[in-house]
Amino acid sequence: MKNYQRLKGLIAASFTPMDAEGKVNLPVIGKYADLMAKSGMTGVFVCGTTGESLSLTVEERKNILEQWVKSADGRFKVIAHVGSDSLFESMDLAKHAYESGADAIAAMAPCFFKPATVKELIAFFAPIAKSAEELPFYYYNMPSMTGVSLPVAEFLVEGKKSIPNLAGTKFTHNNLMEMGECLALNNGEFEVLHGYDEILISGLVFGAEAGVGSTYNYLSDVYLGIMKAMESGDLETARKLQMRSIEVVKIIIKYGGGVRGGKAIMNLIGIDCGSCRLPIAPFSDEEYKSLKEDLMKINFFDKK
Ligand SMILES: CC(=O)N[C@H](C=O)[C@@H](O)[C@H](O)[C@H](O)CO
Ligand SMILES: CC(=O)C(=O)O
Repeated sequence: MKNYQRLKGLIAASFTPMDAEGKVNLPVIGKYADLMAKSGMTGVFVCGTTGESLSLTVEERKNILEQWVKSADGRFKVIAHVGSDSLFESMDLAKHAYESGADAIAAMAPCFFKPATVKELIAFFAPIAKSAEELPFYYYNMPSMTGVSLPVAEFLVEGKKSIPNLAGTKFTHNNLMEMGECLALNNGEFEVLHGYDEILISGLVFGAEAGVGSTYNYLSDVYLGIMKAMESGDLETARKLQMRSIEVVKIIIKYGGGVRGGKAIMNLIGIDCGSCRLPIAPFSDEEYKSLKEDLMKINFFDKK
């Protein structure tokens, strides 16, 4: 692996724009990327949970990644999520990510036939990471979606022995004890990318230096404020801003969570992302109206 820079700051988990027929709408990514650059994102995490990765075809995932690399145009990093239940598909995506100029790759655990041990998880990831051996590889830990709940610190230590480009983990879990343990390994050898936006301050307290989140897409000022306040030790401000993020997260939960509710918010702020792919149900007009009202009640649209 080449020398690489550790990830820092806020990385938006990108939504996948879709058109009225449910097809991927690549041209929207240009405008979307401009917004990400303007919002101070240091990167985007493409085709993860928020990007509906496992609902897409391999070809769609490749096209989306290529478009992001092109539209980012060096303004921020592009991290490719290459996880899949099919090992070969995942290896193909990893190789493609490297060839397309992505800055890093990440993969979630396979979730139909699940690895039962850390050893099995490592055996599955090793050929994937090797398919992009010049890029840092992150294990995307998210037990709530994958149903795979293996000890991450043990994975990092053991995994490093056969995955030389293992850089760390994207940690989407609220087991902060475990997160702290991962951060402390070998004096901070591994990067831990904080996952749950609504508890970002806690990850930062433990020493995380970067976060990957779906709500950063449309609430960047709040999270930039949290990062800044935490850097200067201003806990009161950080806490206040975190409560602001929680207000918004409560609303997206009401509308089906970060992917469904978040995509609808993108449409409301002028990035035309369309509907999610089935089985995630499309938004009705009434729902848009009610979402907008809920957001207006908390002054979401007022310029900060
Ligand atoms: C499952 C999921 O989408 N997790 C995201 C990233 O880790 C988060 O950004 C959440 O969407 C966010 O924290 C709201 O719960
Ligand atoms: C949020 C996140 O990390 C994802 O959508 O994959």
